[in-house]
Amino acid sequence: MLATKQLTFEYGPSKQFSFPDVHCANRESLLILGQSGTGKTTFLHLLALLLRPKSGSVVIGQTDLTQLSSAETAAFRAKHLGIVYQKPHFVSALSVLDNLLLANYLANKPQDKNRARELAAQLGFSEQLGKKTHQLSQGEQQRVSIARAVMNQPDVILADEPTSSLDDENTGRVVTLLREQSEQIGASLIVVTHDQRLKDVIQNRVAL
Ligand SMILES: Nc1ncnc2c1ncn2[C@@H]1O[C@H](COP(=O)(O)OP(=O)(O)OP(=O)(O)O)[C@@H](O)[C@H]1O
Repeated sequence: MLATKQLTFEYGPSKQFSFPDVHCANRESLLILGQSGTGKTTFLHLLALLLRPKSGSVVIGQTDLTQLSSAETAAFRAKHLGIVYQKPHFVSALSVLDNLLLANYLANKPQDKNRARELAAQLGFSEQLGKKTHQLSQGEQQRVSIARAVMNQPDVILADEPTSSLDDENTGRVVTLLREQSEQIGASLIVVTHDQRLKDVIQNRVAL
């Protein structure tokens, strides 16, 4: 479960944001829609406490993230949050498998090769596990990025414009995979996007 209350943020006096309260239960999906520049990425970064709000709270489960120290926030993020970025960021020197295992390492958990292989099979990239990530197509990289986000069975999955550069067919696929994964592990799924196509798939929505 993720809930925010009265979140505000500013990059400076002329760039201030006051965000609507959102609530997303376990196994539910929430779409955050907004045009370019309305603060979608800023909001997502506040939800992940990659940015600190000026005021307000971000509660995940029983924990108010705004009350944690920086070190506690980083540890909480690695264990309880899975983030899918618009453009996947991988460690290029590592194989696909090792990029997945890195999520375990960063969360201070034992490396779970079985889970990595299971996810690769479910998401259809088993053949690519030994390759470097730059050898994969964009769609394959997107699926690896979803797998990496759910490696630690997070409580919340945050996705930033996961479909903006995809055609209709792949958009449908990526959203279905995100929803399937969040349902399987009982996570809340929050997707931030300007992609109006997602309105058909995720009914709960908030506009920025
Ligand atoms: N580091 C920063 N310093 C100052 N202003 C910033 C910074 N990052 C973003 N902004 C501004 O804040 C506003 C919101 O940016 P943000 O990236 O959150 O929007 P967005 O809705 O995700 O946009 P897009 O859909 O184009 O990615 C923009 O006007 C942007 O120029």
